[in-house]
Amino acid sequence: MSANEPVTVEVGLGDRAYDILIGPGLLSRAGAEISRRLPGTRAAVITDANVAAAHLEALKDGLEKNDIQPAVITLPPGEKTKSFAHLEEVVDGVLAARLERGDIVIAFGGGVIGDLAGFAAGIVRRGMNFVQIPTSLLAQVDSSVGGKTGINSARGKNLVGVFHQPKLVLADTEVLDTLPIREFRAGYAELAKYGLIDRPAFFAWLEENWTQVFAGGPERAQAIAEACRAKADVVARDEFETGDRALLNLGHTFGHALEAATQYDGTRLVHGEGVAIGMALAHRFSSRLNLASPDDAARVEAHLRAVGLPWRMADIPGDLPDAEALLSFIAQDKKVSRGALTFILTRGIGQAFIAKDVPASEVLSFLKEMHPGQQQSWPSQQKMRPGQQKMPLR
Ligand SMILES: NC(=O)c1ccc[n+]([C@@H]2O[C@H](COP(=O)([O-])OP(=O)(O)OC[C@H]3O[C@@H](n4cnc5c(N)ncnc54)[C@H](O)[C@@H]3O)[C@@H](O)[C@H]2O)c1
Ligand SMILES: O=C(O)C(=O)C[C@@H](O)[C@H](O)[C@H](O)COP(=O)(O)O
Ligand SMILES: [Zn+2]
Repeated sequence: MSANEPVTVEVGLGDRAYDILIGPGLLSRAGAEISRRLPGTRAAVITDANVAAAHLEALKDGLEKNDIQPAVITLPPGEKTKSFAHLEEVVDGVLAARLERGDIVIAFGGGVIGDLAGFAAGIVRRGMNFVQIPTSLLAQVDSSVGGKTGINSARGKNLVGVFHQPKLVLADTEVLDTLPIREFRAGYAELAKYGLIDRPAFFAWLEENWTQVFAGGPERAQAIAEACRAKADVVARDEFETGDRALLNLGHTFGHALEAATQYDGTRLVHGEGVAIGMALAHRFSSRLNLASPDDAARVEAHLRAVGLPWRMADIPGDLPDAEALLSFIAQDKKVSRGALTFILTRGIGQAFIAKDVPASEVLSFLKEMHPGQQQSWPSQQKMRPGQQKMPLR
């Protein structure tokens, strides 16, 4: 296989199985790859202004080679675009182009565009064909795979949406060359997440090789493929998050609350940064509960700090709402069941697990201790013996 041949990872969902192609030059092959799987279809490309400026012409050329002349809908960049107003704009644009149910909505951008366009594809004409062409690191390692789509509410992240799988994912690694470094780092947090969930050797490899991943050598494509394989495995066995898939939420219970608490203001916090802080908090919380060693929490914090990611609430510019307000965002999390909080906690690096019925009082004490404006000591820590579990976890 030549260095330019894409790596293929399959998401094994039976008659809805699809390929993720990862490698350079895929924009120019987009028309061929799409036509092979969905012949004779028309398309709408949903993108944002940054991605359009850097890469839309290349994608259009790649599509036109196979006679696909797409309608193009270009939206403002940023998390606030995952809104009802922009959903309506996309739905209206797709209908105005008179696309049929069998035609294709193509998401061409980062996770914001993927989630929004995927949601539109899931509801227009009760479900159109959908193709993901992810352009951020975060979208290539995570959001373009697995079919979670949706928009945000002022009450919380991703609270409105549907599961709608793509027919194909084309991750052109060359487009990452124009991604701003802050966004690359944010995507790196989701990449490291796959090591922290259940691939300790991958996390150790990232600790050794992260500079090459940032520099864009073969390690970058290797890391993207590893994350896609990890995500594809989980999605194939638990598409609708009735069990294991919740592990992919490591760092998100805290992270999503911080994103909502900062009103999705990307100048303060973007999703991957929220996940970085959330993963550090999840490890620290696990150590506070005597589930994991404090050395593991310190190791995670050190790696996030080394790559230049924020890792504690104090790294978010500006004031945060207090711990009680953060807890009320956490109470809106989709993993809440019969009012009880669910967290992804850990027994160590690569040993994440789903903890149900986590007492809100423990979370609140922890948040108060970690909150930059509210610090107080952990109330019951002194009473615990090493190895003693603080609460029964299902
Ligand atoms: N559905 C899922 O499974 C899933 C998984 C993870 C994250 N998400 C969602 O993804 C979103 C975050 O995605 P994101 O980090 O990609 O954010 P994003 O879509 O906002 O993209 C980040 C920024 O980079 C710019 N950009 C993207 N590609 C570029 C390129 N190649 N060159 C130059 N600029 C480029 C965008 O315009 C934007 O300004 C969040 O809304 C999060 O909730 C969803
Ligand atoms: O695909 C999943 O499942 C994930 O949890 C991946 C996450 O990185 C992603 O941010 C997802 O959108 C969060 O899911 P949510 O159900 O908590 O909104
Ligand atoms: Zn995420």
